[in-house]
Amino acid sequence: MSIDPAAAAHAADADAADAPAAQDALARHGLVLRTLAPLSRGVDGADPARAEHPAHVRHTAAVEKGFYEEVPQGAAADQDLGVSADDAKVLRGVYLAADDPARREPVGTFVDWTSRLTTSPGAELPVWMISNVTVSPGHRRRGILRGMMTASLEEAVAAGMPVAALTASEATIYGRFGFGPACTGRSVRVDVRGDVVLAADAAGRPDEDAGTVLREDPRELAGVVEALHDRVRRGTPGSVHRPTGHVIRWEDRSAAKNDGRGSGLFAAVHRDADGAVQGVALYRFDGWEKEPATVSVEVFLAATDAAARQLWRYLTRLDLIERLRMTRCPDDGGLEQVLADRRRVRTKSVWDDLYLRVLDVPACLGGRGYAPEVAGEAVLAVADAAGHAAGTWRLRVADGAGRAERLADDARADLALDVAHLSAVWLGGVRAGALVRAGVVDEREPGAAARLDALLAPAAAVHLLTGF
Ligand SMILES: CC(=O)SCCNC(=O)CCNC(=O)[C@H](O)C(C)(C)COP(=O)(O)OP(=O)(O)OC[C@H]1O[C@@H](n2cnc3c(N)ncnc32)[C@H](O)[C@@H]1OP(=O)(O)O
Repeated sequence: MSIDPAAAAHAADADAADAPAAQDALARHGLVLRTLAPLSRGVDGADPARAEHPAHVRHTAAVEKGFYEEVPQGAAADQDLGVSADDAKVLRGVYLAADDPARREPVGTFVDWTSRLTTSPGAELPVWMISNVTVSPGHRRRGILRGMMTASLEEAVAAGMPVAALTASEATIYGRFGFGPACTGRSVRVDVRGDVVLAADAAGRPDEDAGTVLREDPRELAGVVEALHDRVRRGTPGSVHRPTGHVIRWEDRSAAKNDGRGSGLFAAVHRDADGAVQGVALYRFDGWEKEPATVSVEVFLAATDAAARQLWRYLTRLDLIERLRMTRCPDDGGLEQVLADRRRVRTKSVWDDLYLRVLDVPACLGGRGYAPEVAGEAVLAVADAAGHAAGTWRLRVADGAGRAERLADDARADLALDVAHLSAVWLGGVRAGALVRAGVVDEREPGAAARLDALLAPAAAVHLLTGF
């Protein structure tokens, strides 16, 4: 038997994960959970070589097939490995026990890595990010997702991570693992036929020192969008530090499109009177075949209200364009207020966007800001099937800060709720009162949900700027 040097090199990378309970459950189906070591770039910064990491390449292929996507080839595959290295992604895979990860694709995939989550303007916590969850059609409903999730969350807790995050393909999958939807996203269409007037202009309050908006080439804006995103996301609860894949898209460098030579993305860059970049919209034309003539706004970032208004003036006045499409528009009604005619904005869809999973209750409740004028306390009895957040906790809020302490399990609680619901209300984007009315949270003291909502009210709309 000949030895494939690439497979041999990889064998050291792929180890059975140290998660005995999950392994036992999978072993009953002849399966094993393995973790592939994170990749690193070469000394010269080069993408990791595909030939040296066949198990990672096969794992990535399984993910793409799991979402019915094309498997990246050549330079695009190299770029994917580079992204994985930059984010220090941990690839978990469930394999048939006899299979060599370097030669066979896993039947289950799961990727996690650490990032930073804005919890309130100016405050952030480390976050355990989860993505690329797939199970091959022939192996569904045998506990593969459960095994991977259990192992991943146990590792997150062991690493001291306070919270985990994901975005979900279906709303019914992750509640059982303690995840709750913490904010919604929405896509909108804006009718820009004729003269579009901004509300501020109609009110005779045009922006003074409005700066300039110039059309620029995203490929010549290295680092600019990334830096702006970082400023904006630090003020946006529910947003995470940019995943590297987004930086590549922002700079139109994706090797999967047009061999990395650019894909027709435009940048509108707002600079203030001092020349500092305060806003960027990235957009592309949907083509002359499409009616009405449409521009898709793929990214909209504004660090100031004036920059946002200037970008909307620019976008709504693009010649020959009749409609703007925008996904991941904040679901706070803000855009409707910007335009004099709010009916130009039509919400196309609204979805449960960021799912959070509290792992450490004191770290989460103490790791966000609170309005300085609110003070009070709430005792929460939290149920958690996995045990991580279970217990009765007293949150005390005063002087803009919160502190949570564990009480005896049988201490009298104001509200009893599952960790998925605590995770949903934590940042203030979902109201506990709505969950009580829905019959899923138990209000044990009259008015307790309204009091908790007042304590948790967010200082800015909870919104996920970048999917992951
Ligand atoms: C973060 C992300 O990446 S989101 C993307 C998720 N992936 C996809 O949507 C790709 C297509 N779907 C799949 O690959 C699979 O069906 C998965 C990953 C959703 C589920 O994988 P499976 O291995 O079949 O799940 P598993 O057998 O571990 O089920 C665990 C539990 O979740 C439940 N469950 C699994 N899938 C679903 C679903 N789509 N809807 C509702 N419940 C579900 C199971 O019934 C089971 O419940 P129980 O333990 O309480 O009895």
